[in-house]
Amino acid sequence: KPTASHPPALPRHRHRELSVDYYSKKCPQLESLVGSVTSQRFKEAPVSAPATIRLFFHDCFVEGCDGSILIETKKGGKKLAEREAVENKELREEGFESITKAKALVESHCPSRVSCSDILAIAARDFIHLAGGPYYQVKKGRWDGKISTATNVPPNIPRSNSTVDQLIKLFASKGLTVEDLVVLSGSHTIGFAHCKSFVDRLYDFKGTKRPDLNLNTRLLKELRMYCPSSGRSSRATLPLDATTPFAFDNGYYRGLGSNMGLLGSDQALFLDPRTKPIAVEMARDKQRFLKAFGDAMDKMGSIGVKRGRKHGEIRKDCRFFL
Ligand code: HEM
Ligand SMILES: [Ca+2]
Ligand SMILES: [Ca+2]
Repeated sequence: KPTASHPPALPRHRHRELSVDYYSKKCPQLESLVGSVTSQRFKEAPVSAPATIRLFFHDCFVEGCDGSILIETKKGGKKLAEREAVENKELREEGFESITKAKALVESHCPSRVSCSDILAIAARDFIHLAGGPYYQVKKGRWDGKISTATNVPPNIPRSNSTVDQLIKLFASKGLTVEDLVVLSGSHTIGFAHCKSFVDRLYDFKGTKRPDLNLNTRLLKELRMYCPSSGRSSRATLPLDATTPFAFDNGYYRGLGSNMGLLGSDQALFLDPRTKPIAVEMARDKQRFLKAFGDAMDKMGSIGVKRGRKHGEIRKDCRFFL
């Protein structure tokens, strides 16, 4: 029985816990409303899938999954919102548009009842599934945050030249394990990157004036054609998973096995003894990857969740605070 020295084993933040049926009374049609928008958008503009998944990642890692990434800087305002940070400059418009459309439809049925952060979590899951990835239940009950500041972004978003050590530390600071790091990086099985995100590997790796030796020589030749050494400003984008950039499969990990990782941070996962065994396992077993990915997204979607009026709000327009 509970005593002062043995308190009951209740979670300390039960009020912050998310649940699958959170909107069963407040907005029972929520998932089908969001689903109608995501399936439509996937047909019209398939890049909405990688765009929205990355948007969710960049939301959760800065101030938690609270829709802070969706806020627009006020016209003439001095304080820049997260969106304005360099780390967020390449977030595609298609992701923001998908959330704006879904929110508008949800507002017309369930006004002021559903947070933007929950809509983003559902839309990301939908797009993963539409692209061939796992379908997992999304837990809901997030409130939208009241803070969005560009200077909060750099310390919380990993860079394409981050070391495995830095990646492990950053993910650990969000409550994510080494396995979560490797599995969530599997998102790079779809989507594209600009030349500037990997051009150093093509011409001047770590100041050596030589390309990265851990880059497949055939891929290197091809990448150099699209990205000249002055490629920092090029608008060209290349697939993160050279084999199947639109299919949510384990092609990304199989690519790492033949030195085809596009970003330094991707290939590094296959070089470090702490992460390589996990990547090898994901390359070997597609079903295992898909299941692990759904579980890891659930964990990522719970980072820094807010509840209640002190720290949160339910926005009407995801781009502006109430
Ligand atoms: C592990 C550390 C990570 C690093 C260093 C990283 C870095 C990057 C970079 C540099 C790009 C290309 C940006 C550009 O040049 O346009 C990118 C794209 C992308 N990232 Fe990551 N990322 C990481 C983890 C993740 C995670 C955890 C997710 C999601 C759960 C994710 C989802 C995506 C997606 C879907 C794209 C493609 C976006 C598009 O095509 O619009 N990334 N990432
Ligand atoms: Ca956020
Ligand atoms: Ca793929």
